[in-house]
Amino acid sequence: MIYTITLNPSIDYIVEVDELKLGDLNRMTRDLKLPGGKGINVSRILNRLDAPNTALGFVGGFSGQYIEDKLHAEHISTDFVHVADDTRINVKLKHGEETEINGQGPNISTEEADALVAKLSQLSKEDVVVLSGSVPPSLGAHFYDRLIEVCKQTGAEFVIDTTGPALLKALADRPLLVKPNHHELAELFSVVIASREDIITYGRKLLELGAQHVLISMAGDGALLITPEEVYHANVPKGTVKNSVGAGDSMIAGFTGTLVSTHDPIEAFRTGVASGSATAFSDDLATREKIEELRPQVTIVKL
Ligand SMILES: Nc1ncnc2c1ncn2[C@@H]1O[C@H](COP(=O)(O)OP(=O)(O)OP(=O)(O)O)[C@@H](O)[C@H]1O
Ligand SMILES: O=P(O)(O)OC[C@@]1(O)O[C@H](CO)[C@@H](O)[C@@H]1O
Repeated sequence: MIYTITLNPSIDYIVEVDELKLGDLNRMTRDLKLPGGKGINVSRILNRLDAPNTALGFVGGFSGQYIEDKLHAEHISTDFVHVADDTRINVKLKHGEETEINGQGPNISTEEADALVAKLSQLSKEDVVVLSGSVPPSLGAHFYDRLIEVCKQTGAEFVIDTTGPALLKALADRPLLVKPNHHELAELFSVVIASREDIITYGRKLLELGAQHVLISMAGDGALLITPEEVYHANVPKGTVKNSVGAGDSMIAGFTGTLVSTHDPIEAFRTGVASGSATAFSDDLATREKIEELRPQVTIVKL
């Protein structure tokens, strides 16, 4: 079974304005509320791909209840820790470009944090845990370390989607998958990445440091899969970008769900890219139909 962990879920409030006038009254032309947070997005796509999964993490208040209700309406299994503070609301402002304003997240008490750790310690080596997204400040910078330690004790595999020192530190514990985009990869090693060769060089370093599979996403410019044996490039299907929020999460879901069911990294890569693009071409996250439609358009080449 796959378990996603979202330490900092959100209602994503997607707001469209024709023109953004700072310091003035702007009126929305369209708005949309979605259950969000990276692990929750992974759960929603896994569910659409019929990959059994449970969403874990912290939810609180009216906003947390909204998220739980929306997930249950999609028949997604959840086992959240309920916290006293309200779950955050993240604003995604569309005005030609996409501007995001994400909240810090609620206060999480020591008892609430321990309750999540207790749930995680019930898993086994048959399970895969997807750790995604920001950590509410009250949990401290090292909370992922604690969760990874529990995964190690239970034997569960883990996927981690975070950035910076937390990602570098996690590599030694052999994550099943890491998926930085090419900008995050450059920041991780404090380098300027100027070519595909540079991306491969630094992507290979993630393998050397311990990752089992490395995906490097490059938005509309395709993606790379780096395994100990080979490097593969995938094109992205053509389409009109509607909302790229959650494209990376969809890619992780498509890859992880397919890898767990087929053990075939190439097919996992194909589904990952199709899922990411299908979300980029949709208002909400991708539907199963859209992912299936795009899958045949993904061409994978061994470099
Ligand atoms: N403009 C686009 N056209 C087609 N596919 C896209 C586009 N943007 C994203 N995708 C798809 O989504 C995948 C992940 O996108 P991206 O590289 O932007 O990841 P990310 O930075 O983690 O995304 P985000 O943080 O926006 O969720 C890409 O590999 C691709 O399959
Ligand atoms: O603030 P974080 O946890 O880094 O990112 C949260 C978030 O921007 O990521 C998802 C898209 O990937 C959204 O659903 C959500 O609002």
